[in-house]
Amino acid sequence: MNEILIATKNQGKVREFEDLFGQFGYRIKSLLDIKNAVDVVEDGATFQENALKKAETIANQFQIPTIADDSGLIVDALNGRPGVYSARYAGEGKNDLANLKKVLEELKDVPQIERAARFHCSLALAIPGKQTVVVDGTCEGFITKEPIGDQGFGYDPIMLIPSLGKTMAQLTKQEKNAISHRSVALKGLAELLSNAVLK
Ligand SMILES: O=c1nc[nH]c2c1ncn2[C@H]1C[C@H](O)[C@@H](COP(=O)(O)OP(=O)(O)OP(=O)(O)O)O1
Ligand SMILES: [Mg+2]
Repeated sequence: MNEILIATKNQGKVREFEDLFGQFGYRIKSLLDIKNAVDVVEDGATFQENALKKAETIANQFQIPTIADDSGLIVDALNGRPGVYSARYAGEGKNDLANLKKVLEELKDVPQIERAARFHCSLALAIPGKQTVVVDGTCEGFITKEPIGDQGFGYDPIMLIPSLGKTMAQLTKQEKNAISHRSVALKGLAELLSNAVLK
């Protein structure tokens, strides 16, 4: 089976990608396996810019096809925050629990009907010598009053999926992969991933 490099250090993303890429016939490697990757500063104004920068920097360094994921939570009542700052919303320490608590605190007086939110994922596929491709996926929900569930990662415990009556953190990996922003975005790369260039 062919290998593809995912330019991420996020274990939660890697776990999901392992399943998602299995469907396409790839084994994946991440920056958790390769230790000497350059540190990419995520200073873009959009998810797309950050995904592009991460993918191209790492593809350039290792000269292999690379996918990067830049993602986050967009809350309507917070004017789109945390957005591109999702990973460091409560500070540079990247603490998932502190981040979601900050969102709950900011929404404490906001009624359920006004707590609409979405996860966004931009994926960039960079192949050395070729034009980088960027795709997007989203997943709609509502922010709960309290964290519920212990699966997944990040903001999953406060993201209610209305059609399922569960938070993202109450879903199995397979259930999450069936609806997530990440899987929706990856479908946008499906044709390229089936292409002989990568196989
Ligand atoms: O499915 C998800 N379920 C819950 N939370 C999620 C999800 N997807 C992204 N998120 C949150 C986690 C983090 O707060 C931010 C991503 O930030 P982002 O910079 O893309 O990832 P990261 O720094 O953790 O890893 P890396 O940049 O090495 O890929 O959005
Ligand atoms: Mg990051």
